[in-house]
Amino acid sequence: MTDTLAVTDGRVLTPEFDVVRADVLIDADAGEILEVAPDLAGDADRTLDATDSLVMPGLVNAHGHATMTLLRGYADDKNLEDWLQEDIWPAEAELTPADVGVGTRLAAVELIRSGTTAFADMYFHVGEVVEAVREAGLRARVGHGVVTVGKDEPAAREDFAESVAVAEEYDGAADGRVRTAVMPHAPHTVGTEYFEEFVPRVREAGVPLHFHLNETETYIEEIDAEAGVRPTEYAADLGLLAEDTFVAHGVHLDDDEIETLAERDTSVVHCPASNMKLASGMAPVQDMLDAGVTVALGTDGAASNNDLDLFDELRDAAMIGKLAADDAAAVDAETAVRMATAGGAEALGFDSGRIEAGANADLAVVDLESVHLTPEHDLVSHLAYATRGSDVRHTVCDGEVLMRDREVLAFDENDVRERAQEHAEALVARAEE
Ligand SMILES: CSC[C@H]1O[C@@H](n2cnc3c(O)ncnc32)[C@H](O)[C@@H]1O
Ligand SMILES: [Zn+2]
Repeated sequence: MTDTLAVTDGRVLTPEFDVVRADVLIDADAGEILEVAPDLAGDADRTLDATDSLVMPGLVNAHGHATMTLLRGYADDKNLEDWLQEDIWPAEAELTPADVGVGTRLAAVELIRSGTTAFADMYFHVGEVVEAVREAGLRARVGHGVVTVGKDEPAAREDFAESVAVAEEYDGAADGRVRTAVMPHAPHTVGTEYFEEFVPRVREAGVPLHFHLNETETYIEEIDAEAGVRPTEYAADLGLLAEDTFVAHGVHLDDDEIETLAERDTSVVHCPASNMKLASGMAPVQDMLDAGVTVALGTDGAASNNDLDLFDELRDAAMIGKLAADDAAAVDAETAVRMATAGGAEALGFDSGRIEAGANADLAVVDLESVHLTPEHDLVSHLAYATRGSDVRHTVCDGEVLMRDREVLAFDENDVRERAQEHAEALVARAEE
């Protein structure tokens, strides 16, 4: 017998961006939406009340490094290059697998609390990330981040080979909620010879690729000095750009590069808060959308954001999108919400991001009963410009309730916080020894 759940008495954001009064009937075993229609409570084994609430697709955080919650507030107010070299990489050199497990659990609680149901993760000790995702009930596309600069040849090859092996080992884990990608950190931190050796194998295996692209002018200059072209052309020549590739940042993209990304059907994950905090620049989001590029949203790591609340990102994307385009009509409310939901699902290759029969049952229920969401002229406007992660009341992923009435069910939140504090203190102490 199928176990069914009905999300009842709320208003539902449809794929067409209408808001309708309806219930959502879910096959909890298959993790799939069965029907969106009024009065479905009687058809379900269990119900989740959405009175005075908006039922929307779960948010998709399409670029990040979950463990970096442990480094939240450790080093701020620096540009990317100084921040990584002076603070972050020395600390990460001391990371243990246990740190990754603890940091990812802390991230998972934060994601669930703010209505995110799927995320991408580029980091180390991926087995620990997968275990935390499995326990949390979330959906994720994970991968081992490859950096070959500063390594001798055997170590560099081993690092890239590990990313491929990890992608093969964990794909389909956690009842299929975990998918994988090979994740070279960036064009300038991985040697050309390693891309040439491994990318054909990755392509043959049909595994997606994910990397940072054109985040700062400095990184673009490094590729230009080495290869005489801009990084997008360099990546295209190496076979890195394809439909299942998703790149992070894309801050400094010229028109030709945007055209190349559109032609190759490569998605770009916009990370507005990280780009602002590290003063990396303003991404040409409206230009990318106009060219037909799929744009998703990501927080990046919590150390450059400094939270994992994708509603913040939504608002930042709409605001800075207007500034970058010098046009208040650019990156409008609906566009921003689409980037955080359907755009992210498309970039990560998940059949989520829409509330419709047949889609994954990944959704967030937003409590509308608060001062900052009053009055109700336009709920899509509220999602883009006024909603906070803390307004999320229930979170459902793959048909399972992960948070009910603001209580995260998979973890003891105090225990997660206590362990995170201990591990973060010990990590920083080791780094500063
Ligand atoms: C090789 S695992 C991922 C690697 O990326 C680092 N990182 C975190 N934020 C950023 C960013 O904005 N740009 C580039 N790299 C970043 C992280 O610390 C890990 O070392
Ligand atoms: Zn990143």
